Amino acid sequence: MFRFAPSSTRLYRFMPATERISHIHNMVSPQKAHSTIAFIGGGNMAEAIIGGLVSSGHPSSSISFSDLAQERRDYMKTKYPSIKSSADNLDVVADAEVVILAVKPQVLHNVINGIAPALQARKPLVISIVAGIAAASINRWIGGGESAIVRCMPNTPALVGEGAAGLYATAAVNEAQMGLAEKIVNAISKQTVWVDTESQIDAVTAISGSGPAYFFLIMEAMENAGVEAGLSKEDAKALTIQTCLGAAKIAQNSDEELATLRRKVTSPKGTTEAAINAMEDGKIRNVMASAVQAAQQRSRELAEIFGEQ
Ligand SMILES: NC(=O)C1=CN([C@@H]2O[C@H](COP(=O)(O)OP(=O)(O)OC[C@H]3O[C@@H](n4cnc5c(N)ncnc54)[C@H](OP(=O)(O)O)[C@@H]3O)[C@@H](O)[C@H]2O)C=CC1
Ligand SMILES: O=C(O)[C@@H]1CCC=N1
Repeated sequence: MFRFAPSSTRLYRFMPATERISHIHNMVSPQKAHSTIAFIGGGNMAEAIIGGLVSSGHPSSSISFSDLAQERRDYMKTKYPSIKSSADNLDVVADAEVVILAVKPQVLHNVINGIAPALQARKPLVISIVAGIAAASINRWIGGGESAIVRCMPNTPALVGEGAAGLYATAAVNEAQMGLAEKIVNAISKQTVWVDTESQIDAVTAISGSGPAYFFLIMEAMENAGVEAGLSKEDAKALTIQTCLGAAKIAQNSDEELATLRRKVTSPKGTTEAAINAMEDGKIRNVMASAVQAAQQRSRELAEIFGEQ
């Protein structure tokens, strides 16, 4: 049932970014500048996406979210007073053109059961940011034919406008909906990639979805090593963070391979070479490969455990 996106949407995928922006502008809601967007689950990621949308000029009066926790609704209301919020998922789906599923994988089936009749009746674009769960499961739980579903894997740097995200569209998603999904995700993401096969979303999850945690772990280890080498914790942390940021900026602004950039820091028989040799001896590449494979595998397991009910 789920194929690659139709050829027109595939063409769209391969357009250069500048062309796509004007294409999106021309095809998204020609009479209406902003779509009504409902979030199911008002947690960390929903907050990041809402923040990005509001900063990019999307009126908060066109955004709504549901969350069972009163505390969470109160917090979001304080931050975005014009946003509609409810404890009832059906309330926010009622007038939505886009429904963003932003709950944990474990509760997604129940959540969709509760809103399925409304989704069938209104046929909004459904964007799921939930890790693992396949579009086919979401479609089956909604029922009533083929729903337009985009799977999106964002990451927490979205909170500071530095997100990276992967997107996959099912065959029922039309070109305008693809443009709309991309426009929403671009509000929080500086790198948005469309993937052709849904299984690639597991790989995106393992690289950029979970990736921020890998860098936090590396930074944590570097900070601790800096303290052992004689620096204060404060200095070690500050130097580590700025080094990470600086390296990322060089990589972003350069056309060179990452290996070339590494070599440029590594003077023959110098300090970096000694450090890199120690890392290679510690099989750092194998460690990273195992980490990414484990995340990818867990994403597939989440689909099996929580997607087959
Ligand atoms: N965190 C990350 O780095 C990323 C997460 N994701 C995915 O995004 C999704 C959300 O993650 P995240 O924002 O971190 O999680 P959170 O737990 O912060 O947010 C989920 C929210 O949904 C609420 N909720 C639970 N049950 C319901 C329900 N039945 N109806 C409405 N709301 C409900 C939760 O309330 P309560 O806490 O009270 O249960 C919580 O506030 C997950 O599926 C995750 O896989 C994707 C990319 C990155
Ligand atoms: O750890 C998780 O399952 C989610 C998905 C990617 C980042 N956090």
